Amino acid sequence: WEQEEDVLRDLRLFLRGVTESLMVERRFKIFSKPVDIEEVPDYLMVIKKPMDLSTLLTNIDEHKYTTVGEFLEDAELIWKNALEYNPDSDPLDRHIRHRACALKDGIQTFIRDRLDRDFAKLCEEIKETR
Ligand SMILES: O=C(C1CCC1)N1C[C@@H]2C[C@H]3C[C@@H](O)[C@@H](O)[C@]2(C1)O3
Repeated sequence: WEQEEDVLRDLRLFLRGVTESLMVERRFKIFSKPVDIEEVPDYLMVIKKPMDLSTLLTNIDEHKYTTVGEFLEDAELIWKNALEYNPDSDPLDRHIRHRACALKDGIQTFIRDRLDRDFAKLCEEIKETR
């Protein structure tokens, strides 16, 4: 029914809000575009499912997410991939891992502070009927 489409439109607005609030932060610039496979030829041998903030936005606009949980599964790939591909003790890897952890914290804080639990539940219920 139309009200369901209104709820899912609000979900997309919320998810765009999370994603854009992260994209504007300079420290998260390294997460804003896909890793360049020309620059990193072995990346896809290590990382099964690449993800980045611009791809999250595209997915939102393509109505890929019906719940916050589905969005988080992809969002978490961004920082988990960064931790997995950059595990070494050299300063660059440590810098990337520090920012990956800051990204994880930023996503969790935004959602904890701004997501209404009842709204989230409503999205879950719509997902079950589809
Ligand atoms: O994992 C990443 C991104 C950082 C968060 C996502 N990359 C893999 C490469 C290793 C490191 C140095 C450069 O070679 C640069 O290409 C990358 C990009 O950073």
